[in-house]
Amino acid sequence: MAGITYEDFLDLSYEPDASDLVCTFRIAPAEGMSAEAAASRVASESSNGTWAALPTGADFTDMGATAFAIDDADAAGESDVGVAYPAGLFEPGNMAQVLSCIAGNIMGMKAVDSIRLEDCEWPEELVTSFAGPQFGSRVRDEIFGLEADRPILATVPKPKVGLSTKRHAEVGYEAWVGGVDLLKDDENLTDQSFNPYHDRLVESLALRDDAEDETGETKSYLINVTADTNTMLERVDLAAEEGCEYVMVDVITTGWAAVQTVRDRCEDHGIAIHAHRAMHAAFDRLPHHGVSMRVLAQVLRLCGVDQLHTGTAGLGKLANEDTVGINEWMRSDLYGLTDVLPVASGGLHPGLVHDLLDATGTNVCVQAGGGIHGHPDGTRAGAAALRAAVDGYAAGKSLEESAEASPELAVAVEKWGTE
Ligand SMILES: O=C(O)[C@@](O)(COP(=O)(O)O)[C@H](O)[C@H](O)COP(=O)(O)O
Ligand SMILES: [Mg+2]
Repeated sequence: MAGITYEDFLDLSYEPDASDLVCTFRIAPAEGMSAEAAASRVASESSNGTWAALPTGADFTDMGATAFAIDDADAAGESDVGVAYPAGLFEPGNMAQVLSCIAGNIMGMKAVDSIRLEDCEWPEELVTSFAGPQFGSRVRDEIFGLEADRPILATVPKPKVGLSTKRHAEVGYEAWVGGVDLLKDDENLTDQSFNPYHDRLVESLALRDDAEDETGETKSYLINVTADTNTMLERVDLAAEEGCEYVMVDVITTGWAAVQTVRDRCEDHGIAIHAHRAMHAAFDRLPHHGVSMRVLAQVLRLCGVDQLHTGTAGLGKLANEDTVGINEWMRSDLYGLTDVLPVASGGLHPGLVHDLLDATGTNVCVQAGGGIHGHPDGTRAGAAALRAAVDGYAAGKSLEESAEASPELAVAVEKWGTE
């Protein structure tokens, strides 16, 4: 009895077709397992194969993947493996199904000691089956009407949770008037009794309107709608009713399917999606196993988020990989799909602005929580300091020159330095 076996999924002479989804995995074969044997098992188990020889018969569409490239093993015994997946394996527009293939059971196979999905090359047919972002970096123009080539600025009230609705809105007002564009909820603030969602939405937007009148600038709010999908849809509708231009979603903890559903509802209202990636490090922190942040960013662009946290190029408090490379991919031309605005956040303060923007460019969103609310003179001064730093950078001034013109910035640099 012939049938398909693991060996059928390895062909080092195979040239991927333009319609294939091509994935790069970093694998460490299990002891006694060759790289070829491990690679064939990765291709098999992530497409249509299993451990036993399988009879197929006449009425069968072969959707098997092919391991077509295996790099020489490095000192740790790890190799990069290229696997090509036929387009027909995937349900168009269904990200959960795609990931159940390329990041599913293979992550737990005994045939490998470790496996990490490092990168994907997405074919046009699959890319265009997804909605993609509505706005991406066009938010700078379409929502804020920015003239200067500066980043948009966001702040999260700190402490992360526990502030009353009144305090939360007041902190927002101080930050907006100080020069920030966006108030942002923290990833774990949703609809708790001390600061309920609807009250927070209404009261924050009321003070947003005052801040717009006072500054003559457009201000907005990244309100966190994270919950079960039906509840998220209700919260998106409420945000639209109240005139909010954005919602924020914890995209990893809610899941790809939920993000796609929220994306559709946001399009109905013309609302932008800010993607917080809390829990991403459970996938991407270990360099030998899991799913890279690069692939997570690719998936989220296809699912349609407009802004996504991608790290601080190593400057902030959180470990993050390849911020610059991921940002470049999020801006890359991908069959006409809209780009995604990178968000730099985590341990940032005004003194870091120059090094950050030198690394990321100005077509980003910069978020500072502690770096604004920890300012010795309070939130409004902290916001003014960050704004002075980015305005100065956009005008080609040095940080020192900007600090000479802004007492708030001088105080921030005095307190936190420039590293
Ligand atoms: O809770 C926090 O830590 C933050 O609000 C930052 O606060 P600070 O500005 O006070 O540091 C963000 O959630 C992280 O930046 C997320 O990480 P990432 O951007 O890497 O996804
Ligand atoms: Mg946070």
